[in-house]
Amino acid sequence: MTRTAWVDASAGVAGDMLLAALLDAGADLASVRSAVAAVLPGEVELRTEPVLRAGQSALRVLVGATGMPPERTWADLRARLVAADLDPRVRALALPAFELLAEVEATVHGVAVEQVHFHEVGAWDSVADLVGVCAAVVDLGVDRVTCGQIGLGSGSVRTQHGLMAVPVPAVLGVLAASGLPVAADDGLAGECATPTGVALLAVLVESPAPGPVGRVLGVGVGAGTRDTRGRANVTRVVLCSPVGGGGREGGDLPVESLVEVAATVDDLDPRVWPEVVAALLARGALDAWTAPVLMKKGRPGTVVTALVAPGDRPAVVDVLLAHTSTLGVRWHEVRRAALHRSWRDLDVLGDTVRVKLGHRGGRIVSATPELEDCRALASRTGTPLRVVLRLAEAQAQSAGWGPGAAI
Ligand SMILES: O=C([S-])c1cc(C(=O)S)c[n+]([C@@H]2O[C@H](COP(=O)(O)O)[C@@H](O)[C@H]2O)c1
Ligand code: NI
Repeated sequence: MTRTAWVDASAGVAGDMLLAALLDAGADLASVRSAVAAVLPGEVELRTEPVLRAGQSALRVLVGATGMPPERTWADLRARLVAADLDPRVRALALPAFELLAEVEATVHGVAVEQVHFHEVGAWDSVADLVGVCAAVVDLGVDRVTCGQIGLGSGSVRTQHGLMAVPVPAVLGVLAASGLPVAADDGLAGECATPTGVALLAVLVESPAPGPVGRVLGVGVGAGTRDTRGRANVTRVVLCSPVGGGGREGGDLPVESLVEVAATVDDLDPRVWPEVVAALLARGALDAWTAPVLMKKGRPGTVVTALVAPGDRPAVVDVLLAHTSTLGVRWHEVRRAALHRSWRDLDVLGDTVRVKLGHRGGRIVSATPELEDCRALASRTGTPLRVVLRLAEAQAQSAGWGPGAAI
């Protein structure tokens, strides 16, 4: 399925901000870690933490170096990237991004590109961010990236070459080489776009776009290091699928892209399954269920499946790995057409019971009293649940919410 990502870099972009935004949008942290480890084996640790930026929730990526990185030339780093056990699609994005940075640094500092030193192409954490972003884009299955105007910032920043005016020379070099759109007067203070951030956009972005186009599948918000007041220091990524066939895919019904995450298990104490399903729902699954299967050698087993929005997949994978005995989890994308839904309140036996209406084309298709409300009412009044349910259904009909009624 075609999937696009629109990058909102209006408040700036750095390698770690873009990586955090992609992870927040649902990229798999384990896949990102393994790509980074393929290039920097045992040398960096990558973790994430939820933070607030000007009151907005965002994800932050923290890269820790496990030792003192040796200084390397671009030629050394390129050899590393070529030899690394990387997905070829990740390598195909990472190499040109580093190459662009190396060429720009060579021009700025007046040295041969092969001799550009590693600290000039970016420190260890920038390498991790850059490889991580490429791995995250591949993991998300994004096949087209667009971006809006980039906020560059203003003032100056201290680098190992002394104080540099913002935008720093390497950022300007990347912008000149790529034609990326920048904001005319972004009103931002400090360095908001870094060389690594813009080099990544230069390689990833196919065309500029003022906003996301299509159906929004997920949003990721990546935090910058500073928490500036009044404007969130974040890069955002909006994942979209195209509105195919003029929106007729689901007829008049909205169609969503969701993910089914599943595992097949034959050695879990069966008394645990209700907790597993509850944990999946608690971590964002829209629905979760188990089904009995007969596995190899005639062993009885269970398939547990969770239906999730793409951004909630990593959390649900974690639940399956932690709460069941499975060694692996699989997933695939599914399309869901759903009735429009709305809620009404109904007075039943002196209590409020919520009724979920399913409707289509302005007509009610179904009216379902909320089971939890009926259960609470049944226990409070001592009435059998089946009686409360029948009563609520009948009252919903009398309230004019029967099938075919206008909503
Ligand atoms: O170290 C060098 S040579 C250096 C050069 C430049 C130029 O613009 S040239 C800029 N910087 C600054 O380093 C940090 C890190 O940038 P990343 O892209 O690696 O995140 C940033 O403040 C740059 O402006 C360093
Ligand atoms: Ni430099």
